[in-house]
Amino acid sequence: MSGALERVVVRAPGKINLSLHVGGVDGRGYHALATVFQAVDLYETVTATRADEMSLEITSEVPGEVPLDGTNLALRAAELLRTECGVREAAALHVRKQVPVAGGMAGGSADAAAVLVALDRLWGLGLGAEALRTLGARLGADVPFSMLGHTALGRGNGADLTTVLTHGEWTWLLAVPGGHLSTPEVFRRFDELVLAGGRVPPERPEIDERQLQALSGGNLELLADTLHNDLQAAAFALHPRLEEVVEAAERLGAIGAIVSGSGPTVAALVEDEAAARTIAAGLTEGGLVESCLIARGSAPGASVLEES
Ligand SMILES: C[C@@](CO)(OP(=O)(O)O)[C@H](O)COP(=O)(O)OP(=O)(O)OC[C@H]1O[C@@H](n2ccc(N)nc2=O)[C@H](O)[C@@H]1O
Ligand SMILES: Nc1ncnc2c1ncn2[C@@H]1O[C@H](COP(=O)(O)OP(=O)(O)O)[C@@H](O)[C@H]1O
Repeated sequence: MSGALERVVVRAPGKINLSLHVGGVDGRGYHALATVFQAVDLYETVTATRADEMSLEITSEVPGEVPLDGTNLALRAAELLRTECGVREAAALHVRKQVPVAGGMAGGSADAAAVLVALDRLWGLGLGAEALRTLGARLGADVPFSMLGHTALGRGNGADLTTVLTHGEWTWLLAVPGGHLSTPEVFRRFDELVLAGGRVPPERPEIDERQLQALSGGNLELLADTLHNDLQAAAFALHPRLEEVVEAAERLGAIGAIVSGSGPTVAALVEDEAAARTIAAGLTEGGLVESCLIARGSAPGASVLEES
């Protein structure tokens, strides 16, 4: 078989932050981070089909409004690739969403990651993983991680990645409390809280080495003990029910619970799926959350599922 591809299907995972340590701000307004990302098996699936002009269609399994215009990260990723590589061709993009929207789980970033990988194949650009991650970093600090997947340490603004060794699989109950949080707004509130507390954020934040030990040794209790998010207090301040959701998840049996990234999704570490279902039932009956999802980590990064 030869000739150009007509259709490429790629999926890319959402993520949670097992720890997120936030430092000072650089000249571009980005905070220095030391974060441990874990990709989970909730995927954004992009189908890119050759077409005369660019278009976007979204089918969502999760609630939440996503823009369909040129601000959508899927279309921005396509435009970036066309501009950078001088591509004249176009594609019809279809995105199937499983990652909660504006929930601190990088669903939009996963869309961008999947589009870059899909169009690189469809248009025969052959850019390779590293060049695609560099391009992805221009669309958002979380995009390179969605390409890499698994579990990784993120430094700089989150885009400088090193894969972390893990042993076994982790089960997460993801509680979606409803309401969205804007990432820049949460970082702004973090700055205000730091200022009000008279603290000076570290120039180069550090992760807790015990978390790496927990991951490489498959130690559930130690991982729960090292879950940490410097943005959590800011997210609590901006979302009325969020603190209650974290407390309730722990009370209902989670080994540990934390706001993922800038929130408001709460990631609760559980023993197994039965425990996850019990906690989900308790949170839902209590009217604390809009929905709950069960996910496993780590999951692979952006990968081609089909091409023809
Ligand atoms: C907080 C984190 C943790 O993984 O994830 P989310 O909660 O968004 O999923 C990320 O740092 C978000 O990454 P991402 O959502 O890609 O951010 P971007 O689009 O690049 O940046 C949006 C805005 O967030 C702020 N920002 C982002 C990253 C960073 N290291 N410092 C920042 O201050 C900046 O105000 C920036 O303009
Ligand atoms: N393809 C996309 N999917 C989701 N959100 C998108 C997308 N493109 C742009 N956005 C905008 O980005 C914001 C953040 O979305 P998302 O990536 O889902 O969450 P987060 O940054 O909290 O991880 C949303 O409020 C939405 O308006």
